[in-house]
Amino acid sequence: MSAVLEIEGLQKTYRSRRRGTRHALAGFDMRVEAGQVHGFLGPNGSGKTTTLRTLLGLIKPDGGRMAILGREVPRALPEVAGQVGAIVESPQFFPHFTARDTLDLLASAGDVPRHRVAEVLELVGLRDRADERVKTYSLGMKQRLAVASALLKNPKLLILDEPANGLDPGGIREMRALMADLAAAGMTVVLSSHILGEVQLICDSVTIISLGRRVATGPVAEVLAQHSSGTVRLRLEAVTDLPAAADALTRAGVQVATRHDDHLLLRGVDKPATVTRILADQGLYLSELAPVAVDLESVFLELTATAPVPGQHRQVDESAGAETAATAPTQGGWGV
Ligand SMILES: Nc1ncnc2c1ncn2[C@@H]1O[C@H](COP(=O)(O)OP(=O)(O)OP(=O)(O)O)[C@@H](O)[C@H]1O
Repeated sequence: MSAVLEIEGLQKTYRSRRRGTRHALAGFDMRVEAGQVHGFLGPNGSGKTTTLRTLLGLIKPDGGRMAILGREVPRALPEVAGQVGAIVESPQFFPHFTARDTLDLLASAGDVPRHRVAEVLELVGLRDRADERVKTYSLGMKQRLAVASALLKNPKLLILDEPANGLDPGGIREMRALMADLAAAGMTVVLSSHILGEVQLICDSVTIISLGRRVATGPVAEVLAQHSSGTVRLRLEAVTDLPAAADALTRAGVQVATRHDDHLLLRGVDKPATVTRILADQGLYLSELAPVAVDLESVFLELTATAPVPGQHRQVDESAGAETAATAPTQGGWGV
């Protein structure tokens, strides 16, 4: 597969007299293959917006390299800009314009053929409301219009910062369907989001950033598998044997996390054969020993050390990289 987006060792430090020095990106890496819907995840203040703005030439990096569609940027930005659609900050639209007027204006400013306006209105599901004024639109409709404006150029790479922000569940589902359609049509989509359940459903692959560094990347299923917490579900042929199984496992040092009517949840099991042997020694027979799927949210919380801690409020920038998780502060709560 070829990379549509490559970032290596990206560095960005903000310096201001008032706020001092901030290392927003500390050698950040990211790679997105063609045709993927790629989730870009990180806690508040971890460097997502800085990365996207740097990529689009809006911020000058202090080091590292970036390439879009195989061309080094920012040097080749003028050549690749026509193939990149991006919504990095909430776009402002004229409230008295209709969606069609808005897109017509953008199309003529960007040398885009007029017929493309009807196509993108159809694509984002705004066709039937295209002639109403933007000021009458819901947040979800404004988001669609923003996506439509980014699609006008029929880009090869679409970058969306928080596209599902503020959408209701129906709106999120429609956004998900739209992303899938775009990917099926061959477009590569990078989307940053805080809605991890959605990312897990929408995205093929992810990059997780914490404190300006990549802490995980890969296909969603692989990232989930790599960070499986070693939690397994155990069922026995006879449910009446569960208490005896729980006792035997506990005596043998296996952590029985929770006991349920028809199964046990065990934690920290790295060798399932150990469990099988302990139970067989007691004459107890398994009917199921299956890893319990971890979700992206728990992987994110583990890697960025941002899991809530009762009574504490996590402050912005206090996420921890995987390699520093043991020493970095692990304040809880969802700050900002
Ligand atoms: N113009 C700026 N001047 C100084 N510091 C900045 C500036 N922009 C961002 N930062 C700092 O750089 C770090 C990364 O910020 P950035 O906005 O890239 O994070 P983010 O992951 O997009 O966060 P959020 O999810 O809250 O939008 C933060 O510490 C932030 O305070």
